[in-house]
Amino acid sequence: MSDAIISEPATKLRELFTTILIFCQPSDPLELWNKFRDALCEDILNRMRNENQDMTLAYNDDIYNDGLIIIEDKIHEISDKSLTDFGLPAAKRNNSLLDPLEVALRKPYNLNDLNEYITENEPRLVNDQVTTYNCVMKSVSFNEGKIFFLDAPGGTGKTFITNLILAKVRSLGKLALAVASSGIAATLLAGGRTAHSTFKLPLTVSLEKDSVCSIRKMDLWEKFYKTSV
Ligand SMILES: Nc1ncnc2c1ncn2[C@@H]1O[C@H](COP(=O)(O)OP(=O)(O)OP(=O)(O)O)[C@@H](O)[C@H]1O
Repeated sequence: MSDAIISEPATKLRELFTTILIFCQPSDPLELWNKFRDALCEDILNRMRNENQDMTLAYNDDIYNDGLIIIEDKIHEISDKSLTDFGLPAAKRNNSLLDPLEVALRKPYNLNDLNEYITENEPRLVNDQVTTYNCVMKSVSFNEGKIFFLDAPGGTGKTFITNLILAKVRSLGKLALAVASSGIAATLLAGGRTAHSTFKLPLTVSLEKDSVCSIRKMDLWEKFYKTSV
């Protein structure tokens, strides 16, 4: 970590920290976190300074908490452990400065890139994919608000068509949120994120019958409902 902080950005340092936690059995993860938490959260501090137009803003518990949330999300991509399993402070997800949903919704997409992707891939759709694609796009275009469940054997193009739909919806200026149940699955989707991070789902969702996600009622959320499928 000492060597890495000289040259690596906070995003890479968090990846390294996660790898050390999971695969290297450090003797004192808490000491490691306390020693390097500033470097691990540097981008969060910079973002908060920019957002608040206050370059004197110092590291605080909320910034460290957001760093811990991102690290915990990374841990969940490759293991079922939590921060507390490593003796680290529990991340308080309801206190996060980062609103994952807002981050996902505000993600900018380049219209030229989207159109290029669509022009390249639309003609490649095979018959069944064309039918599915047209059905979904009709619902989007006419605001029908339908729900589709796409089920087909592995390797038959579900991800391919999903990415094309995401690109098409985004190219129309509408919002398309791509979430998956695991980090690895999320990386296959354009702009994909994990559902538990985006919707602040409790991690024990399958164990608690009354689980609810913790999303604030806010303008963006309403906007999302009004403008997308
Ligand atoms: N119409 C198509 N034209 C060209 N390549 C395609 C087409 N449909 C799918 N592919 C390619 O086939 C491969 C498998 O497709 P994809 O990953 O979308 O399948 P999947 O159904 O999502 O698989 P899995 O269920 O295993 O995740 C990918 O490399 C994808 O790019």
